[in-house]
Amino acid sequence: MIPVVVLAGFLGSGKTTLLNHLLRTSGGTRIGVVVNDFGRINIDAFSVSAQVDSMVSLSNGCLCCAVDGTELDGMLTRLAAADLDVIVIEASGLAEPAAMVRMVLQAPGVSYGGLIYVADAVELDAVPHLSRDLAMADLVVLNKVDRVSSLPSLPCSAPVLPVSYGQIDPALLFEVRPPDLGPRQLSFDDLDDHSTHAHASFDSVSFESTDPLHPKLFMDFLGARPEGLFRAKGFVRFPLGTFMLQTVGAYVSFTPADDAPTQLVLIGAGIDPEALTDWLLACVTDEPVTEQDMLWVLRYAR
Ligand SMILES: Nc1nc2c(ncn2[C@@H]2O[C@H](COP(=O)(O)OP(=O)(O)OP(=O)(O)O)[C@@H](O)[C@H]2O)c(=O)[nH]1
Repeated sequence: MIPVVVLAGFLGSGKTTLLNHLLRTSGGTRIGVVVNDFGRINIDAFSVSAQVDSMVSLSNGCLCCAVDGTELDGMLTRLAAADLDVIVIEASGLAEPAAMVRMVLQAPGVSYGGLIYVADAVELDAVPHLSRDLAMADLVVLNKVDRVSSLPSLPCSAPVLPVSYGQIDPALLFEVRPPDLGPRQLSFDDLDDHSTHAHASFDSVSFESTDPLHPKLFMDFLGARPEGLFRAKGFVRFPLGTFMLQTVGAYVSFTPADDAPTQLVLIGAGIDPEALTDWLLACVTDEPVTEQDMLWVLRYAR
């Protein structure tokens, strides 16, 4: 299943800037991009290797297509069949973000990768339905912080990542493959530790346990949306079965898996690693668990 990330935000907030940044910094990750028109994507920077009607194949392995709202469904199906790692839809001018999320949730062959809302730190007051838009977001990118002297506070429960020029770390949104270096030699730049670069930082916590977790306690943990948590992924062993877990914001998906210890990675901005670990440790149980208890998990099984 290819994750689909929806990028929304008010006019001029910096969505295209963020998209270009993702295309530039995602190593060997093959990204499918859906936009209104190509003119907005800095295609020249990626040397175009092929073009088929409204689709452009970029030499870094990415595909870029331009659609209007009515074509979106078909293009998503087409991209899902291509050999991609992630699809990013820039919402401006296309369907309403909420309608787009519904479309993604229903489309075959793709999984929901989150609604990322880009907010302009300078122009917050100009956004007509800011709190409504923020309430839908799984992650808020507070952009253009280079232009403000203090960070505005946003009325939302989603994690907020203050950045300039959309420079978020792509690993926050999707799995990043190492660059495909081909036959050439490594350069010093390749050896550079990119974690120290200008990307806005995010935190991740790993958790492992061979003892099973209590389904109800674990679902309480996910349901509480611990502060700053954006994604969780990995395997969770319950007394009555092991599942692969993917969460983005409030979206939760469990897929039955072979028996394995619990191995989770939690990703977010401004999370409290110690508190999250303690919370997960408190979910480890030796109490008997009934099939009834497992229903808390099975309702999210796919
Ligand atoms: N100073 C500053 N300018 C920025 C930043 N991010 C983007 N910009 C500029 O803001 C303008 C709008 O950025 P875009 O990325 O085109 O915004 P957008 O949301 O895609 O715009 P629309 O699709 O028209 O809604 C451009 O001139 C960018 O160079 C930032 O962090 N700081």
